Amino acid sequence: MTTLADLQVSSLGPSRHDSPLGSYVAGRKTNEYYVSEDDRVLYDDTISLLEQRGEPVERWPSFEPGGPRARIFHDPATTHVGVVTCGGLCPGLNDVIRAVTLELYTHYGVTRVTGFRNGYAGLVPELGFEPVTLTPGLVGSINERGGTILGTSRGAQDPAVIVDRLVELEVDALIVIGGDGSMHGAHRIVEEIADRGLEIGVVGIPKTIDNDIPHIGQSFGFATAFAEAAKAITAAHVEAESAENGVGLVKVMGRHAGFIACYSALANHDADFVLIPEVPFSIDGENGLLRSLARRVREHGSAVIVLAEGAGQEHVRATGKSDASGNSRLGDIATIVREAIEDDFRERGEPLTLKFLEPGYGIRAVPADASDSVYCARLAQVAVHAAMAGRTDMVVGRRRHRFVHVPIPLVIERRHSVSPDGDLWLSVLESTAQPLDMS
Ligand SMILES: Nc1ncnc2c1ncn2[C@@H]1O[C@H](COP(=O)(O)OP(=O)(O)OP(=O)(O)O)[C@@H](O)[C@H]1O
Ligand SMILES: O=P(O)(O)OC[C@H]1O[C@](O)(CO)[C@@H](O)[C@@H]1O
Repeated sequence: MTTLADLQVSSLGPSRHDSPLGSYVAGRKTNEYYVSEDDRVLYDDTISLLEQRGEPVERWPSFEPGGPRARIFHDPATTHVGVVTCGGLCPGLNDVIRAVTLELYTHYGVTRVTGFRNGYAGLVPELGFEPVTLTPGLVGSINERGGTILGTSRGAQDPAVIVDRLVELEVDALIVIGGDGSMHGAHRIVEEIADRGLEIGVVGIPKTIDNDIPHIGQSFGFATAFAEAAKAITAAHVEAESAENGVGLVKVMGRHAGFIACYSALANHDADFVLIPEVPFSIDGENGLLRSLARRVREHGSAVIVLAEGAGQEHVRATGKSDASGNSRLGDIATIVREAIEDDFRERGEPLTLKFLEPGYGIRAVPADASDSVYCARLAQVAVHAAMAGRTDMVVGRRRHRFVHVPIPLVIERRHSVSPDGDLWLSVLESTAQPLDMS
């Protein structure tokens, strides 16, 4: 059973230094920052539902608010902060690296900021990736390009070796920018640090274009990514409606969660069918994809299908393969769907013009749009405040316009996914707000 203790954000210890920001935030409540250490943001969705049900709200989890603290754990004069980006690319990675560096330099006066190259591999000396010294000059305009100046990687690394490296370089806080796998890795590092009784903090900034990390609101770069995917859907629509019996088939990323497919389809309303991992579908049968598509094409002359890469795995032979991080390599549902459509039209003697579009890596290699850039910068600032305050084993997120600290164990206990029934509140309640052991 989840206990209240499990839901608390961990700290390295009591604050022992005055924050350089203290004078302007101390005791003051601003729009974003609630500086009182024990002021907690109630988990709004859950609370609303509980209030409707007349249940007592005190029994339920709350998240600590993000923002600057009047007193901090690390001494800015000597603090050394490490930054690492892991997993797949996502728009905004460079914005985050830039904002972390600038926040440390300009607001805290921290001048020891090190970027580890190529993901967790950069923390393993024998692999030979020299760290990069991050300075305001170096990061000045990196936000104009997609990708990550630090590089990234998949693949397991030994947390003991990583902690040895942090100790060797006298790193006080490690900021991990990565997805659910990276946060599993971050938690392992925290455990290793705790076993050794060290005062090194680990703070995560969740990154996933799939938007599949729970409790954080929306992941940075997701909006940029689905806007790119929406362009492919528009193109598919234009192609399809310009041909006789035109069908546009657009495959987008989304291993376990169909958010990119859903949001890009909703962005321009050009899609007739959206197939996502969360909803199994039939290919044959009266209400299966083929009959439904035939009806749609007959009535409207064309149709567009948006397909998340993880959809319809029940129709695909499992590959039995996985990537370096252990993520399973999915079967090729797009080819199955495409061939089934072509066979069906041929068997019925109907003409078909099928165009297959796969925006693929194009949606995640682009720079963040303006809105995501701002979001990245603010998440990065909140992460720096948390790191300087000695927080550890937590990620930053935004709930209902407030930045919060979410314990890593909570974000790795399950994946965020599309709720086909639209019953977000109930899924939130069932998945996280279990009865608490208050003893
Ligand atoms: N269960 C785990 N325990 C420890 N480390 C892990 C675990 N899962 C993944 N990692 C490590 O985290 C790093 C990134 O993981 P992964 O490749 O799964 O990407 P991710 O962070 O999930 O991002 P994306 O959303 O792009 O897939 C890799 O170095 C991987 O070895
Ligand atoms: O080819 P790569 O870099 O392993 O990444 C592909 C995967 O990464 C993601 O973009 C994020 O997890 C998935 O949508 C996709 O399946």
